[in-house]
Amino acid sequence: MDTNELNPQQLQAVRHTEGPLMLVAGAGSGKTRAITFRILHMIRDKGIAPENILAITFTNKAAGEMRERVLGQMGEGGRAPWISTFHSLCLRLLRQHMEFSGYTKDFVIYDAQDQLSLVKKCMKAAQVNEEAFPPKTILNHISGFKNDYQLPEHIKLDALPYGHKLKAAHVYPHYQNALKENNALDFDDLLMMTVKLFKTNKELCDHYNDRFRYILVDEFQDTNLTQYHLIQLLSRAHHNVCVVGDDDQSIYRWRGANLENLLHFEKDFPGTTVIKLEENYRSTQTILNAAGAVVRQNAARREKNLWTRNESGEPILYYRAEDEIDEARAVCERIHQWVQDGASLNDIAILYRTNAQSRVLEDQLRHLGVTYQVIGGLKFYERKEIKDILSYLRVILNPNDSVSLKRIVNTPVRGIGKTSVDKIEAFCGEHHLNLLEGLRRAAEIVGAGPAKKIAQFVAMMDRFHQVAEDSSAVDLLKEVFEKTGYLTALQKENTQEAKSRLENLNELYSAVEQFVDIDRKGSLREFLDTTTLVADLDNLDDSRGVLALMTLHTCKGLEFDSVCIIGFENGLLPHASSLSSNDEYEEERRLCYVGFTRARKRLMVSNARRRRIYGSTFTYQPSDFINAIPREVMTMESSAPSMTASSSYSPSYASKSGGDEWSLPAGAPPPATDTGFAVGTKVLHPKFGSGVVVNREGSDGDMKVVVFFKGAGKKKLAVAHANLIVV
Ligand SMILES: Nc1ncnc2c1ncn2[C@@H]1O[C@H](COP(=O)(O)OP(=O)(O)OP(=O)(O)O)[C@@H](O)[C@H]1O
Ligand SMILES: [Mg+2]
Repeated sequence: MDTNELNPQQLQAVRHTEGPLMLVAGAGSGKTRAITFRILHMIRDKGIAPENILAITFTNKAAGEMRERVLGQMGEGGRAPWISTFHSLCLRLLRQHMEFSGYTKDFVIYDAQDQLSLVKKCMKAAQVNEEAFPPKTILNHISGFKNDYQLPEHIKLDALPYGHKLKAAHVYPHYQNALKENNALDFDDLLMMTVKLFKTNKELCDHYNDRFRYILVDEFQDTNLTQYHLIQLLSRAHHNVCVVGDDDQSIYRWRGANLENLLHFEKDFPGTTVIKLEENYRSTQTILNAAGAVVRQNAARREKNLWTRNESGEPILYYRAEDEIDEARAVCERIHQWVQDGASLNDIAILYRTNAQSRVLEDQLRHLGVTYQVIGGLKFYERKEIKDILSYLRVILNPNDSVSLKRIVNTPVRGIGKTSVDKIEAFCGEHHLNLLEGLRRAAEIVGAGPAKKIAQFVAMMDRFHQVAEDSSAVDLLKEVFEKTGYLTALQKENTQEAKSRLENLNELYSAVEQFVDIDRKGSLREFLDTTTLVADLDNLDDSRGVLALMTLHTCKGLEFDSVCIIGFENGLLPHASSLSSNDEYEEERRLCYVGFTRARKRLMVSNARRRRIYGSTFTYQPSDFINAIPREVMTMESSAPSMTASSSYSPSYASKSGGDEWSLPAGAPPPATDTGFAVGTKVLHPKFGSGVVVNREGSDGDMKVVVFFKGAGKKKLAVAHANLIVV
């Protein structure tokens, strides 16, 4: 290891291998680098066996990079330690030790779609009305329980007030039972079940304590309570835990991340050494000033002094667009210009708050012929045709998986109607059978016509099962493609969409082929595991020379020379859903901080005066976050005021700098317009509580506003009668 590559604080962290260690530091200060070197130091200089080291990263991509880096430095024959995400770690552990709790090793992992169909069924059983309590909300609460390590038996129903959470608590035990009947786990279960396993099986826990003597966790600020328990359980014998994080970058509270873990660590791990890193190696001083100015407005944070030796660099470019098309055009033109000046597309990213914002950008990029890649959105393995085929594979492997079975029993269409399936499901409920067992007894339950078709389907599934036993995953996939009639059905359709589905299935075929090729032992089950753990970022291919588009949540831990962030409007960033909660509003600031600090050299921010969302046009105020940026580090450009949404092309940078919108002092709230209740205005309603105006129509006495209330959703109100208070 070349110690010149580390500063004294990083070196201290690297050399401190025994006992608990916490590295808290701002963005780009070399935290990830420090833990990578720490692993190397332990193996090469201290002679610690790689098997005794466990490193946890936030994404599979980050894990892959860390592993490459470590192996690259170790030379021939070097063995890598376990470096993985929490989810991959838990999956691996559960596959080895799951049988004790009534599951078999072939359990499947349910994704969001599968969970939704299962929870709907359970809501019926628990008599919770879907209209009043949306299944997705119920699932969110169940996920919340799991992230807080609350098993169904831990929940005290009397302690919960009436509402969604209470209803979710009613559904939760049904849902867990149903998962078990299907021999399935959901994503959060991977963590919760592992913790449960270690809590109930001391011997096993001791075994892994002995094995993982050194534990390192990157992005610790975004761990949830269950993950925290897991770290505690695995380190109780030796206490050699090194956690690395930045409280300003905690952006997954909505998924159960618990910033408190950073605060509790010192208490729970007595004798913790705390090291701070203050030098930023990534960004220009200008970018750091802007990022700091935004996040410093948060009340709940530790003050940090982040500085850099890097030059002050280019000012931040703020583009105020007429509408979202003009905004996309300006951003894409600027990127085009950077590339012409010698920048590589690989080193540029466009970030946004919500996935839906990518569409307009994509249109522009295609128009300009720029190659780009959208990270996230609908993932490959979530596409309909892929899920259909994977569902076949899952059922072949795990006949208890009734959710997948129900999906494919009549896909492609083979004359097995919903009524028949409903009858069989009811029969299964009475006789405690899984759906496949029920289908086998179809002749007792439904008429002769459907029974015959069902018998053919069951016979086909049995044959597949045999193929799976006798041949490779590739052969099995071929059989499924052909014998189910799936390919033929798509070929007959002969539409553009069907063609693209066929291409995707080809891609799936290659994926299985590659998998079997790389990992000769690779079984079907392992392939299915990899498909469930694919995260958004895993598809980002740095080597291809493409521009990356992704949400602010996805960009964590990455860096690019140039970054453009669009949609800086109150209601979008900060997002409308955060405006009535201080905690959530602060999280939006951190999201902005994470976005800014991805940039090494150049940062462009933009917003639009008008924006079409769900078919209606909204007018927006510039984001409070833009107002927080010191004016001296920013230059503003703006579209020609006369330009309209439908106007043909006119130069985007028509009017430069100094417009009326510049009259605000830094940090001041956006101006109230003369008519009041502009979009983005925060209001209070006597019944619905706090909310934010998302649309306005009419004027004076007839004015109506659409307000998004955190608790009550969207409401259209007549201003004259609604008793709204501007806050
Ligand atoms: N001591 C150092 N000398 C030179 N460059 C460094 C040093 N430490 C880190 N860097 C570089 O600074 C950049 C940021 O480092 P790194 O990604 O480790 O920071 P981080 O604190 O993990 O950032 P984030 O908070 O975004 O996760 C990287 O390009 C890294 O190679
Ligand atoms: Mg990092």
